[in-house]
Amino acid sequence: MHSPTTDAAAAGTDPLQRERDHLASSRAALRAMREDVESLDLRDVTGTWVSAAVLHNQIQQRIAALADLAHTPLFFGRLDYLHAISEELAEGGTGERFYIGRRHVHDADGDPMVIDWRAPVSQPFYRASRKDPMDVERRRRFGYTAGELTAYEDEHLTDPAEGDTRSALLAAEIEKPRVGPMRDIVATIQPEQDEIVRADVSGTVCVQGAPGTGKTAVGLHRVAYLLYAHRERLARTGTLVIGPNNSFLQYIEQVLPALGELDVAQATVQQLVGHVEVRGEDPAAAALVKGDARMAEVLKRAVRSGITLPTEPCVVVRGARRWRVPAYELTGIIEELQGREIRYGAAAEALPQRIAHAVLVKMEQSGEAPDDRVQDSVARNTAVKAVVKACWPPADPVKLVHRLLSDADFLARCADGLLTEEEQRTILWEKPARSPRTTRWSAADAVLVDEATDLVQRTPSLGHVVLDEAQDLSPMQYRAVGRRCSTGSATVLGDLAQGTTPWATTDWPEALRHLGKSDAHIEELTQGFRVPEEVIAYASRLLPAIAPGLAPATSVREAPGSLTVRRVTGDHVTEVVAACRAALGHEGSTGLIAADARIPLFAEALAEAGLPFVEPGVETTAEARLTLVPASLAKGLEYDYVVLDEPAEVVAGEPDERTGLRRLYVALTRAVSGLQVLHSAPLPDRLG
Ligand SMILES: Nc1ncnc2c1ncn2[C@@H]1O[C@H](COP(=O)(O)OP(=O)(O)OP(=O)(O)O)[C@@H](O)[C@H]1O
Repeated sequence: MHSPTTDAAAAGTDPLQRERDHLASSRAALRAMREDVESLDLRDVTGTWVSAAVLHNQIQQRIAALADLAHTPLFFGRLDYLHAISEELAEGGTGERFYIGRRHVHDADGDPMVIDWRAPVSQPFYRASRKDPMDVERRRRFGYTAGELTAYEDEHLTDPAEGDTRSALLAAEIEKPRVGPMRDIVATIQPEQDEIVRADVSGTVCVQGAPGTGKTAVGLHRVAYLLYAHRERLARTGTLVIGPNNSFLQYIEQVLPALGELDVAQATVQQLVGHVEVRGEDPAAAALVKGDARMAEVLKRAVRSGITLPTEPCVVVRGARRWRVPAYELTGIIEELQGREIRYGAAAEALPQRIAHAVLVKMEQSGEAPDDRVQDSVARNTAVKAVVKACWPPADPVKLVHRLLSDADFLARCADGLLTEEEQRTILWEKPARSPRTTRWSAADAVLVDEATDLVQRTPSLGHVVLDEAQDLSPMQYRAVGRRCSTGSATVLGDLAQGTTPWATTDWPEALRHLGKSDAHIEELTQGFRVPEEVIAYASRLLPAIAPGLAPATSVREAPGSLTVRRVTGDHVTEVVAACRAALGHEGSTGLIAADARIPLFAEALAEAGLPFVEPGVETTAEARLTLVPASLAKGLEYDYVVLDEPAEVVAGEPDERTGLRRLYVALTRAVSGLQVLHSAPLPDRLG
């Protein structure tokens, strides 16, 4: 690594100084780009006030995207190619040397000074190797201290005399203490991660990866990449990131804006299916059946249960003439619609037109020459409307699900041959509420309502959906997400060993089938960036019990002494609080993870001890650097130092041992620098 020497720097010959000069002029160019946008005069814009408002909004977004963030360096790398690069690969730039950064910056002549990390010309920064230099002679990484460019590091990929060395800057980036919410990894995306980030937009990718292998980071960078590569298409169709709960979404919400992407929506599955207010909870057995894919067929039958075949003809009176469509012909029309895979609502709209068409055929047969307007008017005829109402009545998804779960006969009819009698009893409400409005809907019920809604009216599809912590979804939830990317693609991220729901995924191909993306590529990430070697090795002792097929992750971080497992001899709560106080002596964040039931106990003890703390999802401050984390909310989060309270209680907090051990595995894999496990009760077998 190189550092400045004062004399050379003063003389302007020092390469580092030249890089600093380039940084200074790039920042000035960015400032000029922002000022250009700020000075746009909207009064010149003709058009409606709506388009002016839209434009104003776009300009504000562009200004925000061009902000020069004090602690995010404008570029982090440089590529020197062996041969000149063409304009289309390099954002309009030409030549051999390119600075790689978070956004595109150009000078007053429009020549690029910094190239977006997502441009094709930037790709070798992530992928080039000695084996395949990709025409790159030199790859330079920059080091920053408090926003100042202070070092660089070169690799001469085509120089056979230079050996492989581990990048110190890369190591420093990975070792940086964690403060606040998740940050981007653009400067250090690894080759196997980059392959997923830049995978083609048309295909769905599923990533299985152990804790801390960068699944979430990769998913977020993939959205940023796709928005760059297919901006217009995705701006029209939309993108969405799905996470397990709000605290997780708050933790990741700043990554995309820091990459200049402000328009990506975030939601939990529950928020997506918000047709009814969720106020109730299901016993696990009921939720398991309600989340089973067979329910889709049950609901299809329920939605179509109102269809009846006519016994009377439809007689349309027009002027002096009567046109008669006999019952058998009406039956044929209805059966044909039933046989087609179109939505119930769309079929209801098509039916009057089909009957009208049958009338028109009769008119033509008798020598009349009706036109389209006649067909429309026949379709609106009261006799036709009456047939439609009787034979293909409107379906209300909320009422249908309410009836299905409260009316045993109706359920038996719809579930015949699909659910056993026992399963039917399991999901029937013991005391059904009188109306859908007063029903205490559960999360699984809301998914059923969403499925029924889609059977009636097609759910609009987004362009791309990232589904994080996917392993916890039920088949019916996968279907709900799949509807939202039916004509788009998805990035599915998860870890079979971290599944903590009774319906957790055991097999990715099956999950992808429920999502409607059977042709997805399944990739595996095995290199861990969060958890030190010692800690991941300890946690991995649980793998044979919780996910026998999975190999333990490796770790890029050695950190000897990062794990302490200690049996408490004195007062347990006092010692846990003392361990938190000691952890807070280090730089970075601290998390105290405990079984959900023990959270009130520690909230009180920490307050009494005068240790300020926050809940997960709330940003820590200089005064409150401690987060008190219920084990059920730990998934996806990380802290520099973790104090884990009483593993046996974390396991006991779950309905069965395997789920309990999986919850413990999640809790054991949140620490970046140090994990301290404190127990009074014996440890679970494999950890003792
Ligand atoms: N290439 C990388 N360079 C630097 N840091 C990285 C890299 N990849 C991942 N990380 C960091 O490692 C940590 C773990 O990443 P992330 O949360 O994406 O992992 P995950 O696989 O989603 O974990 P979990 O299964 O626990 O949810 C984060 O701090 C992330 O920024």
